[in-house]
Amino acid sequence: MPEFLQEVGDFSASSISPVFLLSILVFLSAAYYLRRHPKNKKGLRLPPSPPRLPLIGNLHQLSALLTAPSESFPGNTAPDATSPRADPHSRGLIRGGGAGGAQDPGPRLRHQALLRRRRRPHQSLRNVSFAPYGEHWRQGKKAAVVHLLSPNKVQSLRRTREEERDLYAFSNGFVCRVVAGSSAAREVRTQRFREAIDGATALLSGPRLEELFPSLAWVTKLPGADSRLKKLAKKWNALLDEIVAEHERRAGKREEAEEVDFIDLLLSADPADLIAAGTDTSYVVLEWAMAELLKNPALLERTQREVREAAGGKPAPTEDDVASMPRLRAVVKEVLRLHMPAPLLIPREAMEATRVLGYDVPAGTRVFINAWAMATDPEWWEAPEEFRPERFLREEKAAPPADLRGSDFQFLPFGAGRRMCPGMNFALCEVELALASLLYCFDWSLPDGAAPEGLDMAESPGITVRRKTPLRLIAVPNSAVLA
Ligand code: HEM
Repeated sequence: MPEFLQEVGDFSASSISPVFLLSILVFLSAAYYLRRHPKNKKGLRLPPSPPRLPLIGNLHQLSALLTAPSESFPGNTAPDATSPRADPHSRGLIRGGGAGGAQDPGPRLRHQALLRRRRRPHQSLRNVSFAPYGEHWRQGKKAAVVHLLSPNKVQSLRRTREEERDLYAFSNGFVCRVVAGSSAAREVRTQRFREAIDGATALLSGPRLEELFPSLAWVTKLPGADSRLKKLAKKWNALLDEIVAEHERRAGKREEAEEVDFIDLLLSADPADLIAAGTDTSYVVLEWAMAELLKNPALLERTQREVREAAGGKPAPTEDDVASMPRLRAVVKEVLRLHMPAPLLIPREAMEATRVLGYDVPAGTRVFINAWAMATDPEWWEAPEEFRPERFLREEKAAPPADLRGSDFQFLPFGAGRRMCPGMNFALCEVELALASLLYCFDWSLPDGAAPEGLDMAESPGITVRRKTPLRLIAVPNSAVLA
């Protein structure tokens, strides 16, 4: 044994006492545990977060969220620890300042976070989707559900749906028409609505500075800081004022058979919310469905055959025909799973302090529910990254079809609980009919003879996840029906 070691002590194996060994083991386990489950200054055990740097914490990871939220939220091609698509099990917590934001790390966290703490954090927004829990939200949602989105009302709108067909124009035209009347769906207005919706989507995508760093809230109050919001509000107000004025002019002169729309029922309500909530989401589903089908010619052929057989001979499919198109409906479900339009749902806020999976979630924490992670969790889904509509067909025994109505937490494209999407029935009828019509009336191919496998499937993240590059397709009328 070298001399210098002997000076410190004899560490040969025979001289180490079991008590000493045990103490080291206990110390190392405690250090490991505390590193994985750290307690903050208030003694709270917060959920795990991506690695933090001294002094600046997670600020360096947040810069992308604040400057280009649409690129740093879901769908990163190079996922990092803050991306909901990084790894279904290790999605972390983003701790900025103040309460910060917690991201649901997976299906196990769901109950408490999703169902019990349900206030939305956008205190300044007064529409249904972002309104905080309370009387204003309750009235708005009740009005939408009773007058527009109940199963009976959705059924009664089938003629209107069958009259309005064509991707974005379809979802926007249809929603505008039932919410605000047929004049709102005129082509020029559709374009103006699209601009207003795009503006709102950009503004609402990603977190806001004051929510991540409450101590910096004063920055947002500086003159000019909300100029984008003001411009957008002006656009919406101009559009809605015109529509409301038309309704007021028409009031009393209505023919009995004339369509009664949502504004007729609720002149005082805010239809902008429903038009925005109902247009982008449905359009995104249709665009992804067409992209996935074009990428997989065998699936396109099978689905198209089913649609054409079910609606055989008619000028266009009806909703009764769609009921006998299980494959087409499975395609829509699979799009809702793999290309979930709102992968983080709409953020919630913990109304009171709570504990989830052994972690403390302080009151006021902004919680993102990572529904996309649950829908692609290999624990629940076989080959989750593959587009396989068959998984929703009855004959596939391996994976029993998950219900999308908010009770199966591995599949929540419309959310769950009290703040669940009230437009689900409306959207499913609309999207299935539009997709069936596209496949029935046209033959589809990629431009310039492009290879299907080369079709770009990159996403452009935001509050709704659209395609990064718009889908360009060649449509040839189906001679059998359009002759
Ligand atoms: C495929 C189409 C659609 C999808 C995927 C979708 C998805 C969602 C999701 C994920 C939420 C948040 C739920 C939560 O946080 O738990 C939501 C909320 C909402 N959606 Fe939809 N939606 C669609 C179509 C529609 C349509 C057509 C309408 C109305 C015409 C609509 C109106 C609303 C409203 C008003 C809310 C807010 C509900 C609340 O906060 O209480 N949605 N939607």
